[in-house]
Formats: sequence, structure tokens, C-alpha cells
Amino acid sequence: MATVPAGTLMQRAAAGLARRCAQLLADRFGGVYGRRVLLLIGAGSNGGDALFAGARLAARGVVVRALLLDPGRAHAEGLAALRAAGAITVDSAPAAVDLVMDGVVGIGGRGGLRPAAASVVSAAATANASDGGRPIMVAVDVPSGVDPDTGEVPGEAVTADVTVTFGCLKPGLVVGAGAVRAGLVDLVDIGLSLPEPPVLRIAAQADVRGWWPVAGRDSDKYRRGVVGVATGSSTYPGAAVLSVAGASAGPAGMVRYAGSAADYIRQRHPSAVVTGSVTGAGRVQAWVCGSGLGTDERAIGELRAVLAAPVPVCLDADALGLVMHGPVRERLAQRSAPTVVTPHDREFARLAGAPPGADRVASALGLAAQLNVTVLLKGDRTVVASPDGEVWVNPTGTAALASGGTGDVLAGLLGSLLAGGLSAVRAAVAAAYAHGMAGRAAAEDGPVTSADVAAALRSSVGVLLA
Ligand SMILES: NC(=O)C1=CN([C@@H]2O[C@H](COP(=O)(O)OP(=O)(O)OC[C@H]3O[C@@H](n4cnc5c(N)ncnc54)[C@H](O)[C@@H]3O)[C@@H](O)[C@H]2O)[C@@H](O)CC1
Repeated sequence: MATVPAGTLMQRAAAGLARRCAQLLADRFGGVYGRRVLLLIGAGSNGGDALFAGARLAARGVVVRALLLDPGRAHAEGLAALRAAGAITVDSAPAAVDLVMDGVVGIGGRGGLRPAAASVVSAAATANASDGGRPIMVAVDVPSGVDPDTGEVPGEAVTADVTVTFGCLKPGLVVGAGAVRAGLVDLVDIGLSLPEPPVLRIAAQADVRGWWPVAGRDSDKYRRGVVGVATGSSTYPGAAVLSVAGASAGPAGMVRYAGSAADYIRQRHPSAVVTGSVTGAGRVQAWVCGSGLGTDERAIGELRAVLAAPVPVCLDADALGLVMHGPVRERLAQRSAPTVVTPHDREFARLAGAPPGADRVASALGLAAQLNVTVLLKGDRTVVASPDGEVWVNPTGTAALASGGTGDVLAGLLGSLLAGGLSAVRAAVAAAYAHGMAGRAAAEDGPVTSADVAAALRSSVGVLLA
């Protein structure tokens, strides 16, 4: 990986880390001089980064103390630099600390924090800062206790306000439980040459904006794509209303609704063309199927009709429970057009036979390969994986979306993007991104329902494309 000497990389890492810590101190306490920083130092190079950064801060008048978890194995040059800058080592966490630097373990860490490290971290995190609050917790490269490759948090772990990471984003900072522990992630470029293509990509607004189909002067409703929506039922008409709302906010030129909630759709979405069944719906460029469909014979028949269509399909909710059974499973296996499935964890278990593991990226990739479908695995950081191994993480997720019916809106939007001509992966990533923005926008006005997310979607798409 390194054509640059390791010592040079460490100095670049330490310089970026010290700069960010100084900025955090100045932002919160109005200056750097005289502020108190505690370094938690483990046995490896992660501790080395923290020691060199601490030396740089000490040179700027910060009162730096280092707590060595394994004094005999602390990074020797880093420790010498720290001492030369006038900082001292301590045996326990002081009562007064403004900023804690977590240099216990980085990418070499495995398993949760060991007990001695865990008790030091918790003492440091509850020290008193100069303004009476808790210290700022800065993780070096990776919060200690978080698996850098998967985001798994198998035991005790640091909860950081900011993680300063070096060279590239580690998967553990952007997916699963690790993403929550990482806080704000700052990437410091230390001049590493990285493999292309990356193992994992994080969707950016520019990606989604660049992909989103936009109507041109020669567009008409058919050329923009027609999305078919086979969702809802007389028992669950709301699911149909929400998925048609999602589909209507996307780029397709027309929404055809097919199902037994037709009367509700006529009332709520007069622009949708409504029929009672998939076979009677006419031509579409993509289907959405599942939310509120039910699990009876009629639902199975509608799902089979959708899977028989030679167009991209997005399967959600009830369809995910039905699709693995008997003849329906065969229909899925026979498809040559793309299929996207959008499970949450319990639905994932129905598809895969077991819930996603702690490595959500590997789980999504495994299911995608197993079923030859694109998988959108819902979560705080939704993962999108394709059967050929492409993986994206959506950064716009929010707890506001954890409420009933928001998935119906997502599936509708995803179907509209498929009908608009996007590939399965791009449609899934773009839908998750815009849906997250809508959830965040809706949350600004208070507690969020799925109807609020649907209502916020059109303006969020507008912001996204502006
Ligand atoms: N690889 C590179 O090119 C660079 C690496 N740098 C730093 O080096 C770090 C990796 O350094 P190392 O490979 O020395 O590994 P770490 O410093 O992450 O971990 C070192 C040691 O910690 C112990 N350990 C493992 N799991 C533990 C646990 N759960 N609790 C307590 N102790 C545990 C092990 O004895 C291990 O040898 C990176 O995270 C980064 O901070 C930077 O200096 C920049 C350049």
C-alpha cells in the first residue's frame, strides 16, 4: 500500500489529527492555549499517531497528558516526541479534560475494548471539561472497539464525536453500528495510493443528481417511462396510496396502479391510471410490487404476473415473503430483466434463511449473488449490493424513517427511477438518497409519519436536483 515511508505517513496523519483537534478546541472553548487534552494510547501505530499529534498540540501550549495502556509497547518515537514537547504520562484519567484522543486501537483492533481499556475510556469520557460539559471525544482512524472492516461492535467501544481517519474511509465508519460510534468522520489525505474501483462507495449528492433522469424538450409521458404499481389491497389501501405517492415523485411520466385499492388511488392520486389487476394494466417500463399486497392467492397471482413481465421490478414487503415459495421462486429465477429487493432485517431473513450478520455489506452481497438480484438492505445506513459485487452505502438515512409505511414510499420512488431508465443499482441508491433527504426534511417539523415523508419527497427531489 505504501510507496511513502511509514514514518512520513504517520507524520501526515498526526498533522491532520492535531489540526482537527485544535479546531475543535477553538470552536468550543474559544482557543487552544491552556486547554487540556488526554491521549489514550494503545500498543500500536494508532497510539503513535495520537502521540505525535499530542506533541504538536503541546507545542501550541495545550496541556497534554498521555495514559499508556501498555507502557512497554507504546510507540517509542511518538512517546519521545511527546515528552520532548513537554507533555507527561499519567496513570489514570484526570478529572478535568477538554478533549480525549482515542488512540487505543485503529485498523489493527479486533474484538471489543478489553476491560482495562474500557474502564479508562469510560472514566475519560465522563471527565469535566472547562465549560462544565463532557470532553470532546476524537477517535483516531477508527473508534476503538469498532471492527474497521464491517462496522460490527462486538463489545465495549468508544463513542466518538469526531473520527479523524487517514487515507480512505473504512467500511466500519460508514455501515452498521460502527457508523453510529464514529460521529462526524473527517478524512485526512496522507497520500496513499488506493485500489480502484473501491470496495465500497458512499453515495454523494452529485452522483445522484448526475444519474437522475430529467425530462427534456422532446420528452412525453411515455418516453419518460411508465411505472406500474401493484401494491395495497382493500385491507391495506394506505400502502397503495403511499407507494403511488413515492412513484409520483420520481422521474416517470405516468403511474399505472393495478390492484384492489383502486378507489383509494382514484381519490388520492387523480393523475394515476387505475386498473384492478396487473394483467389489465397495459405496458409499463418497470413494476413495483408488494407493499400491503397481502399473502392470499390473489396476491401470489399478481406477484407472478409482475415477475413474468420482461421489465425491471422492485419487490418490497409482502412480495418478499411470497417470492421464495414454489412456483413464484421459479419465476424469479427465470427472470432476465433486473430485480431489486428492498428488505429490512426480518424480510432479509425470509429471503436468505438467516438475518443479516454483523457484516451487513457481506450479507447484502451474499444475498444479491444468491438470488441474482440487487439488494437494498434497509438500515440507518442502507446498503445497496448488486449481484456482480458493486456496493454502495447511503449516508442520508435518519431515524425519522423508522416508522410504518416509509418503505412503501421508497419502493414507489425506486420503481419510478427504474421506469425512467436507471440501472437497478443506481435506481436503488438514488431512491434511498432522496428518501433519506425527505425523511430529514419531514423531521424538521416534528414527529414523522410515512405520509409526511411522501409529502416531503417532491420538494426534496427538487433540492437534490437544484
Ligand atoms: N497503515 C498505514 O499506512 C498507516 C497507519 N497508521 C495508523 O496505524 C494504525 C494501525 O496500526 P497497527 O497495525 O499497529 O494496529 P493498531 O494500533 O490498530 O493496534 C495495535 C495493537 O493493538 C492490540 N489490540 C488489538 N485489538 C485490541 C483490542 N480490542 N483492545 C486492545 N488492544 C487491542 C494488538 O496487540 C495490536 O497489535 C492505523 O489505524 C492508523 O492509526 C497511520 O500512522 C497512517 C499510516
